[in-house]
Amino acid sequence: MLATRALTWRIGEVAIVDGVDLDLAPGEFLGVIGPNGAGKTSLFNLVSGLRRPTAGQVLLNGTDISALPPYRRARLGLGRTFQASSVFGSLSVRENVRLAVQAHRGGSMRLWRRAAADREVVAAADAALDRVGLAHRAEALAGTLAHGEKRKLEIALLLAGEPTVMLLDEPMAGVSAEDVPELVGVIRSLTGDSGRAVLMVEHHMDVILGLADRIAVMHHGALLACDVPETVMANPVVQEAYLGESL
Ligand SMILES: Nc1ncnc2c1ncn2[C@@H]1O[C@H](COP(=O)(O)OP(=O)(O)OP(=O)(O)O)[C@@H](O)[C@H]1O
Repeated sequence: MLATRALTWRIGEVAIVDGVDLDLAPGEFLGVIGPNGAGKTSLFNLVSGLRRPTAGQVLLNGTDISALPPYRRARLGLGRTFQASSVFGSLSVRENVRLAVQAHRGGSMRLWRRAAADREVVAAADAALDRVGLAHRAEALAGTLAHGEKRKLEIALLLAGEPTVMLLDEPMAGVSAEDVPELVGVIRSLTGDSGRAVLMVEHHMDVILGLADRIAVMHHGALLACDVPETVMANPVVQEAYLGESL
């Protein structure tokens, strides 16, 4: 579904991402971990299109998308969580998702089509909010949401684009411990149906272990291991890489 081939991003002589080969199967949940500065975010930026690789490729369903900007990749089904800054705080939660659905579907200028289309857009927005457990907050101003709710809204905005591959960049960031299990449940449900695949960078090991089918470990820009959680955790090379860091 999603693949990287010898994916590399150099700044001068330094390889920030160094020849990474990854494969993500339909319906698969792949977690990316690694010590601070390992290149996880940079890898994400290359996959989503925020950065262009200096060598290697990103493939989506066999098509080389390495040169496409993020919005073209999103249209092909590769969606990345919106950063909090893309949420309009003074609009309601529902309006935010409605705008994302509209942006994804494109508008029809025909008046007779518009009313029906508007109803469909609102229904799609409400369905996305329902999926992430935010339906009861649809009328609230997005700016008033708690951290955990904001993360859910970001996932709903992503769902509005109907992605087949979802990239989640540290979805637990800033979420209080008591809200983590519910958010984990929402994220787990993303791969449950429709063959949608998820690639997630997350610092919390317990979260990754509870969600991922396989775990990719990055170290100094390279892929150290990529396997099922038990095998990765038992790998002495991985344990060595994390020496001095909490696994
Ligand atoms: N634009 C840039 N210019 C120079 N160096 C960069 C740039 N972006 C990233 N780096 C460097 O590349 C390395 C990898 O950074 P990256 O943010 O991808 O790692 P990470 O694994 O996501 O780290 P963390 O877990 O701390 O978020 C770091 O040493 C960082 O300083």
